[in-house]
Parts: sequence; structure tokens; C-alpha cells
Amino acid sequence: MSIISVSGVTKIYRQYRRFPGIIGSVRSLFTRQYSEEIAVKDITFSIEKGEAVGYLGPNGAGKSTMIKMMTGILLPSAGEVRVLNEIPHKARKNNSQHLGVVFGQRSQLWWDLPVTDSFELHKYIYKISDESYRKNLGFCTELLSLSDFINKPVRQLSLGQRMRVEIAMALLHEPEILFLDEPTIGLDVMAKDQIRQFLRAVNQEKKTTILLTTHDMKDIEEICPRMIIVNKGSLVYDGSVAALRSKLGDERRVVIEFAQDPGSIEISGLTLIKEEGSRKTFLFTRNGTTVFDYVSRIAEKYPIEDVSIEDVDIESIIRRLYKQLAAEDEESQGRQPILVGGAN
Ligand SMILES: Nc1ncnc2c1ncn2[C@@H]1O[C@H](COP(=O)(O)OP(=O)(O)OP(=O)(O)O)[C@@H](O)[C@H]1O
Repeated sequence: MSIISVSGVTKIYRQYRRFPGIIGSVRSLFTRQYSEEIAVKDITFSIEKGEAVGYLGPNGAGKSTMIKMMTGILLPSAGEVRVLNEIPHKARKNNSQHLGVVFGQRSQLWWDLPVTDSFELHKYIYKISDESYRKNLGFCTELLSLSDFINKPVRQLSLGQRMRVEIAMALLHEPEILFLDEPTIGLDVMAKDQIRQFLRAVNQEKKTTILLTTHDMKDIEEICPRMIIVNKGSLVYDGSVAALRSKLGDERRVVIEFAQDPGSIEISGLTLIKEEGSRKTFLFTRNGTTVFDYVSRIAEKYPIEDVSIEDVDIESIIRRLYKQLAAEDEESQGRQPILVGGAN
């Protein structure tokens, strides 16, 4: 049985409009006008125990709304969300023992208290046994290097330190599922790396199921073998990075270091995307001809010093997908998603 199951879920936000001015305020009392926004549109997916899934999408795609429904903060307008086989909104009290939640922008910590006091309070509220607390705190302190600032008041912590503390706190009661909304937003490269390594360890060693939203593709690469992509409320992709790569055309980047600058060269089948003197980068799409055929054809005309072939990075793939989706949106409003499905 899936640990999370979302079937046909839609969320519509309804916003009441006020008429302007004093007369308007009186009128608003009698005439209710409202606008509707479909934030999540008929989404279905399920997640198995122990998976790590990235939930992606452009701004306003409906990611936070979905996390809020899975954690029981919001109710769907239609469809059903089940987490640990319960309706999250109804089972909030019981479920909180089994869920860990980190909302990057909103803190669960006590601002003026030392970090340890927030942890102790969490231990008390969640009735964590002494042994379990010691073990989990030890795991987090070591892998997140918390000891340098664990006695400082939370308000004195840097953003990166605070995020590490938030994540540790969400894991102290050893939840089965960890939800994270943009856990690496605004952090420096080192802090991001540490959090990614930590989350990977939590998923692999403790078998905690992880679902995170992010705009940072490195988070996906390092933590999540599976990604779910949403756009304007609808699901547009559910599968692995590799499968998306091949769905969108299997592109490779070919970097050629020429013995001397050959000037501008044109080879049909290769698209020049970067020129740095004698070093040129081409984009190659697999289409029956191998990249070696192209390179040997070039080498007949121009002496080559070095060649390297790289996969296109996931960031570029997602950018391409978003561009494709935006173009499709312009072309035909409300058409069926182009890419649903595609696991491994
Ligand atoms: N409380 C609310 N009332 C009305 N509309 C809302 C509310 N919360 C979100 N929305 C709207 O629903 C849509 C989806 O918002 P949501 O925050 O879920 O997107 P998101 O994918 O998390 O975006 P981002 O990446 O920018 O955080 C947006 O158009 C947003 O304006």
C-alpha cells in the first residue's frame, strides 16, 4: 500500500471581492462577489514507503498548496488525499507523530530560546523517549554540525544554521514522512551541500520517505530519483530524470578544443552554442548518427586537440520543458498535458 496517495485532487481558492469606498463596504455586506483560482487541477499520484520525490514547477504552479493538503493544513475542493492511509485533515493530531514538516519560510522554533530548549520542548510535546531523543539528536548534531551553535538563541543564527536546526527538529520524533518546502532556498553552496547530503542519508539510512519542493535542480539530482512536475495546477510529468531526458530528445553537449581557432564552422546535425576561441561547444541530438561520426568528419578538416561529451544538465532540461509548456499554453489554452507518465 502506498504511503501517500493523491487521487483526482483539485483545490480552488475563492477570494471575495470588496467594492471600493464607504458605500462599497456597505454594498459588500449584501452582495458577495468572488473570484476563483484553480491552484491544483485533478492531480493523481502515489508515493511508496522509502521514496524520495521532488515536487517541481514554476512559480504559482500549486506546489505549496499540494504540500498543505498532504499535511492536513488545507482540504481539497475535490478528490482525495491519503497519507499513511488517513485523511490528513481529519487525522492531524495522530498524523503529526508520523510526519515531519519544514516550511522554509516559516519557523517552528522559539525565537528567543536557545536551540536546545526548542528541541527539549519538541521532545516533551511529541513524547519522545530519552533514548530515542539522544539517538536522533546525536545523528542530526553530527551530520548537520549543530554543536557550534546549539546553545545560541535562535534569533542569533544565520539562515543556513537555522535551516539545519529546523530540519533536525522535524526529525527528532523520527517521522515516517518528511515534507520540505524549499529547504535550500537562499542558502550558500556549502550549506546547500550539507543539507542535501543529510537528507540523502536520512532517506537511505533511516528509510524516511521524503517529499520536497524546490526550484534548485541540484536538490533533485542529489536527493530525489523521482520527480513530479506540475504546471498551472496540472501534473505534467512523473518519472525519473533520465526518462525526462530521453522524452525531450536525448541531447548531449560536445566540447571540441581545436588546435587553432577554425573561425566559424557549420556542421549540419550539430548546433553551435558557445564559442571561446579555439574551444567550441555544440549541441548534439541522438538521431542514428553517433557523435563520433560528426567529430571524425570535423577532424578531417580541422586538427582537434581534445573532445569531451557531456549530458545536458538537468537545469537546462527543465528550462526546456518550462519553455515548451509556456509555448503550448499560448498555442492552445487548456489542452491535455504533454508528458504525463514515464517512470524509468
Ligand atoms: N490562500 C490563497 N488564496 C488565494 N489564492 C492562493 C492562496 N494561496 C495560493 N494561491 C494561489 O494559488 C496558486 C498556487 O499557489 P502555490 O503557493 O501553491 O504555488 P507554488 O507552486 O508553491 O508557487 P512558488 O513556487 O511561487 O512558491 C497561485 O496562483 C497563488 O496565487
